[in-house]
Amino acid sequence: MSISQFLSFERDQVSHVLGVLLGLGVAWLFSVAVYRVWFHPLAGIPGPFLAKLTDFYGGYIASKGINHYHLYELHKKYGVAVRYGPNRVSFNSAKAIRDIYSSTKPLQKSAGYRALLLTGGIPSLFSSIDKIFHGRRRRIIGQGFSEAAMKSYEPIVQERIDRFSDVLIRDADNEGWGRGYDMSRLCAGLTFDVMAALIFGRPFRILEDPKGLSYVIDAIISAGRSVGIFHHLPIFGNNEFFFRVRGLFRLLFLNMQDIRNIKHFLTLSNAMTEERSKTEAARAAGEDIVKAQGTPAKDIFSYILDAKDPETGMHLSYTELWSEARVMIIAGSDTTSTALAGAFYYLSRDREILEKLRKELHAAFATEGEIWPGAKLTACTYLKHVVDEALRMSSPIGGILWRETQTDYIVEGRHLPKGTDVGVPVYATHHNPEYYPDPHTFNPDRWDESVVGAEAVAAAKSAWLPFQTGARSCIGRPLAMMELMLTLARTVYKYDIRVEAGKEEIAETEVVKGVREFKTRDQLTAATVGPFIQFKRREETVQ
Ligand code: HEM
Repeated sequence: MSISQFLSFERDQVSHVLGVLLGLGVAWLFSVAVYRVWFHPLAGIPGPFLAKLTDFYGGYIASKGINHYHLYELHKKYGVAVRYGPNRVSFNSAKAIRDIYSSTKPLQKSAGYRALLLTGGIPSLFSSIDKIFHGRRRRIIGQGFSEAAMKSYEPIVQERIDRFSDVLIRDADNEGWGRGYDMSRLCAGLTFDVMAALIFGRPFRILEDPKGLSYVIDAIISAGRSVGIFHHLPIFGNNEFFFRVRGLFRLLFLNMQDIRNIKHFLTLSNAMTEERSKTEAARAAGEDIVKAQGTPAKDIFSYILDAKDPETGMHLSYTELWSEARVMIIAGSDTTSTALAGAFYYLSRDREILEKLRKELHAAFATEGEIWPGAKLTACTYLKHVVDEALRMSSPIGGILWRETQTDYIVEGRHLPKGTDVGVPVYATHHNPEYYPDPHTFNPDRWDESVVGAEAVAAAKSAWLPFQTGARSCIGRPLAMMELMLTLARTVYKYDIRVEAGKEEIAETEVVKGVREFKTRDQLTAATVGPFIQFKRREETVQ
């Protein structure tokens, strides 16, 4: 055989082997597809064809930030249960909330959470999957959210709300109307400042200097884009190769400016961490922390630093503590700011509701200075209903929070094998007419038994899920509610509100044709723009 004959024989052999491999690959993919669509234990549950084939369907929808609205449409089409991945089912019902999220049920957070690990891969209260680890962590960190702890945060929160209130009528025109603000941005300034003050011991001061450190907000929002996608791709948590390359995957969703912002945020938080650690060292050495850094002695950081697990007696190490602190800045800031911006959106569009709220507040408080957490504020039930309704309409976490079944398990009468991911899509359930008649209308009265009756309120409560429920529910709920109630009470008490001319539609979406709602981009938490609002001091409050 000549050399050229030999080479051509070799080429034929190689292309033959490649052809066989390709054929086997296609046959394997085909059989996996056939299995997933027709023979899988979840095959009987309806859903989009592509979602049955691959989780990349949900990942792709997540990359567009519309999973929450998409799941709403899918449930309208398919009913209570929708197959949203080869191994994933979404359930739109109050019963499913109890079946899936109650503390005693055999479910844990889905593998997708592992891909969210931040600091050097150390699990945090939020991202941990293991229930024993989580229980220990929660017992320690929970001490930073006790009633006594919340009391000691009040002056810190109030001080930031004072700054927020001052800013609202900055650069007022001849008639007293302040400049128009993008409330998503301004509320984020407030909530990021509050969290920094409670964790690092001093605020970022974004409210005073919006150009200064506001890149922190951009950093968190842009980092959230990939977080939202990972959450829908469990392969990044349960496959070691994908887990290791998740950082590279993240880069696909960031531009150079995003990367610079994230880097600056990490540098800043390291510097603030170091500064705070020095203050703590001074405290340990017996110096007065108030003198050392000019803030009250007890904030979230100091509570958690001192806290011990009552069962094991263990403290958090500094590394663990700072890992938790960073997660809290993220978890506690853009969620609360979305809720606030949403409440301003709905109040600015309904004068009747706004006036009813103002009337309640003026009846309860003689001056703005009297508005402080306590019995009087708690007695403002209409205010509470406004907040609950804003959290229903445009929930800061409006998508689906996946849980994995640890045994074979039944949800809503459907038998699910061990290892199935299940969840309740918050936007869809919050707009399910079974629990919320006329679901796309902002109606605080739906929470008032004297208006709609006890049964209707009980139904509404059974499907209301902004903070989740059970062992993995939001630990920061009392702090978020304090910020929301106080900020809205003080602003509505003191100011008139109007939508900035020509910018009405920027903040809006029409999930249902002809009905406008505050638009959120679902990226696990939410990214929002607007509403654009102006404020004017009311005559009766000018002293
Ligand atoms: C309106 C504001 C807020 C909303 C709507 C909200 C919502 C939620 C939700 C739905 C969860 C469950 C997440 C999951 O299952 O994956 C959660 C968990 C959590 N939230 Fe919030 N949150 C808010 C404010 C805050 C604040 C102010 C803080 C903090 C200081 C905070 C800290 C956390 C933490 C640490 C977790 C993890 C808890 C655990 O797994 O034990 N959140 N939040």
